Amino acid sequence: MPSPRRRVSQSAEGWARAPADQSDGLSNVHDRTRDAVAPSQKSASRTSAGVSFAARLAFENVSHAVGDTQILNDINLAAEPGEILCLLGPSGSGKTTLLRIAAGIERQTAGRLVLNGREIAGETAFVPPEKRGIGLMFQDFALFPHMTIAENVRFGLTAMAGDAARKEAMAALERVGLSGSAGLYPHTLSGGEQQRVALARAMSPRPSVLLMDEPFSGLDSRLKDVVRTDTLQILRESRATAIIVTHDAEEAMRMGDRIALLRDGRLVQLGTAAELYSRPASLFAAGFFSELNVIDGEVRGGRVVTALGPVADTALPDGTAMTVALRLTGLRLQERDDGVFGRIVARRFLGSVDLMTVAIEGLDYPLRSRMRAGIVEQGRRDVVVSVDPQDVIVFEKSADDR
Ligand SMILES: Nc1ncnc2c1ncn2[C@@H]1O[C@H](COP(=O)(O)OP(=O)(O)OP(=O)(O)O)[C@@H](O)[C@H]1O
Repeated sequence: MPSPRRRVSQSAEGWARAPADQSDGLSNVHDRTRDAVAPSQKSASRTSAGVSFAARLAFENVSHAVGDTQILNDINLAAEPGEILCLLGPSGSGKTTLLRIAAGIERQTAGRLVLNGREIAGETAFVPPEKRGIGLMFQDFALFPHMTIAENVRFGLTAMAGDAARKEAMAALERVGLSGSAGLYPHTLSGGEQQRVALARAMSPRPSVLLMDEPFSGLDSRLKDVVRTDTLQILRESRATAIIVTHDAEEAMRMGDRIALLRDGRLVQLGTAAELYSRPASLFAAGFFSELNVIDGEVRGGRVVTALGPVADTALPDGTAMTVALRLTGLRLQERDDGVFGRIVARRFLGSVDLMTVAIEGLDYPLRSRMRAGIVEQGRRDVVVSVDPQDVIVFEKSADDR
């Protein structure tokens, strides 16, 4: 008999509890609110998602080490009820480990996990995965190839009697618009449809918290947009708290109510997309959300002065060394105006924008500029360079790369 693609997912499906199982007091209260979604929110091809009882999941001083390797360092973070929280960070930053700890597959070496005020992992308690009321959805969807779509979804409803589970599975498939595919096998479905089946399976037990590890990474970029939008709608309708792991800043901005940015097992910054974009805590955070030019600066008379002239105001004392990040969209190349002399050394047409590389007087390396296509006439080499203050982020040099 074929086995599921990822061993760990087998238990993951089994964790999700049926609504009827309320033995540990953490169950999802769903039926009373099930029809609370307005009809206008229902799409033509699917019914609304069943409503979960949204929970608050908090990581308190969570650290994790394997042998001598420190993987997570003192993480303090909470997903609020009904919130979609994105864990964002580069490869190896600890996102998946944090998710595994939340699910109960991994037990942290220090700190505690608190679900709705109750410790579920810590010094005094360890609630096993299947008792947490937490659902998990993996990157590769982990569908069982030898089971039909309906059987795959039903697998998550182990605590329900046969008939009830069958009905619930069909209802879950209807919510994702796939009830017509119930008897098919996963390999006959497109990537987007498989993702929806995985979502139906994870959501069918009405978890109070849904954990999703890179749920869109297997989809091509066009499909991604549609599936993300559908997923977002289903999550909103269900009102479950969701934690989504991604390494894609744009995806985090699209999906997350808030974003937790991780680096080397530490929480670098937590906030809304707008906060992280406009007020990044470090050069690392800034670089995660925008393509940047980075140049040196120095404080003179309350301004940060660079080879491109003064670029920002500051209260720091004269002589402070600064790191200046300039978004590519904020480096303006013009025929004449105030600014510094520059020469375009490379130019690439990218459809709606031109990406230009420009050598600048007084700087020993070129900078890049992204401008609406055609603004700088073809063949022009000499330009005057200026900076849009909205696209400038300054950091004190000593603290620029936390
Ligand atoms: N069991 C383990 N033993 C040793 N090192 C581990 C173990 N699990 C994870 N790590 C290491 O911990 C770090 C964080 O891993 P994790 O998978 O959580 O990162 P991630 O941010 O999810 O990365 P990715 O985006 O590549 O999946 C990595 O350097 C990884 O190699």
